[in-house]
Amino acid sequence: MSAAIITTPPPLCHPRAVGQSFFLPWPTISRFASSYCTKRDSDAINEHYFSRKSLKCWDKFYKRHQNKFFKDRHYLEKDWGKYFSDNDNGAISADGKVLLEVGFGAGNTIFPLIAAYPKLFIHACDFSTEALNLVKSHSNFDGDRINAFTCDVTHEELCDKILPSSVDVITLIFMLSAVSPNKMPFVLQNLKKVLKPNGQILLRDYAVGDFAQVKLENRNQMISDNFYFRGDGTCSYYFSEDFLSNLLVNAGFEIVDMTTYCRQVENRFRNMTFQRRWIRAVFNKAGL
Ligand SMILES: C[S@@+](CC[C@H](N)C(=O)[O-])C[C@H]1O[C@@H](n2cnc3c(N)ncnc32)[C@H](O)[C@@H]1O
Repeated sequence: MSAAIITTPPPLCHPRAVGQSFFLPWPTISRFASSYCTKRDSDAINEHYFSRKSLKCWDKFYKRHQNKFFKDRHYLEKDWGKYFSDNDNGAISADGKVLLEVGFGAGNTIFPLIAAYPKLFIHACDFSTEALNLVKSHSNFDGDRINAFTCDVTHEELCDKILPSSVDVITLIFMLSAVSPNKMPFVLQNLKKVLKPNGQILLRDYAVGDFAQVKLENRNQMISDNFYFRGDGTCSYYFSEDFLSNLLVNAGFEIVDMTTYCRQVENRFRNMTFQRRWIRAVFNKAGL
């Protein structure tokens, strides 16, 4: 039997020590973990650190920007109106659709949809308590039509808050990119459990080649392939169509539609142009 080589792990390997060393920058802690621990331990440390740090950074983000950072997403009606409408196949049903908005932020997806579709009921979750406070104090918040709650979808079961197979449509609007790619398969299984058979996931998010990715790449802010941390500590993944389709198909979804689109944005003040790239996709829960 071969003797196992045991190197004394640094105090960092203790989960509590990970929490205490929160002030260390991400690349330092990540490199430290991978040099001193087994791959599995270092992955666990990185994930643990990531999810704690991510929550703190989003809380700070909303404390700082309140509801001033994102604009209301009125384009959702134009792009996906048929998925929100209760007027299915021309027959007007008595009940509206049930939607789940994951990572609701300041409510820029929720409030335009509630206004445009009077029968829509929205479950909405975010792991940030600051975001929850913003949404609940919004002048258009209606407790009879919006069930807003905190949930970290990378490790808390949505089924504990919403009935299984009860949701018609799930929106992921610039949300999945905020999650570590290692956790994305868990998140999708979590969503799948609350989605009705043949229910849809509607996703809009950052695509590879977006100018923000190029900027983060140039500043050495990469965590792993296509995954970066920003200056404020929040993170962002940039999706290719291949990555996104494999992820969703492996999780048991069918691709209904997927487009990457690109817009040239001009900054006249700085005399510069930027390439913005987004991916927009619809997935169907396959089978029963
Ligand atoms: C870019 S914002 C998107 C906001 C919103 N969907 C919209 O349309 O404006 C991403 C949101 O995802 C939330 N988030 C990130 N990771 C999360 C997680 N693991 N569980 C739940 N929410 C998360 C953040 O708090 C943040 O509010």
